[in-house]
Amino acid sequence: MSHTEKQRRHVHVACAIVERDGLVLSALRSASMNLPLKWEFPGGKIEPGEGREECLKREMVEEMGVEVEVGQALTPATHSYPTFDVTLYPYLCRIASGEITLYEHSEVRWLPPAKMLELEWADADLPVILEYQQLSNRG
Ligand SMILES: Nc1nc2c([nH]c(=O)n2[C@@H]2O[C@H](COP(=O)(O)OP(=O)(O)OP(=O)(O)O)[C@@H](O)[C@H]2O)c(=O)[nH]1
Repeated sequence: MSHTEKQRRHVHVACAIVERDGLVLSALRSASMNLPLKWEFPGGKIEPGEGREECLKREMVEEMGVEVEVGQALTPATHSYPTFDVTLYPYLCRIASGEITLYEHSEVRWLPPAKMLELEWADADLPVILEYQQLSNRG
């Protein structure tokens, strides 16, 4: 296969907008991850045969050691990075049990929705944040 015919990678990622007392969980990718030092919603790639909500529950246990209840889905968002494409499937979530322990991220912050854009987010997340801010404004 020539360089121009090479297939671009398209990853499908379930991500969690975890809410608590009007604040939302923002996670900083560690220096060793792909897209290092960008803020994101916790979550990860959907495995073959796996449902989106199932993926989210698995990733929240693996990345942060918490069980989540998965709620409303927001609009999926597709973005092209220089080397791959991603589609994010965002869901509102609540922590059902466990204390957050960071197994992959370097930091988390609980932020009011209106302050989220003060951080530097992964580019694919911007439409998700804007939709979430509108939703949280409506109360
Ligand atoms: N979890 C998560 N991933 C996101 C978000 N925004 C975004 O662009 N991504 C991208 O979606 C992909 C998620 O993959 P991942 O976290 O399972 O795995 P990774 O690429 O860090 O590592 P890996 O390929 O070694 O498993 C990453 O390339 C990440 O940069 C987001 O808000 N949450």
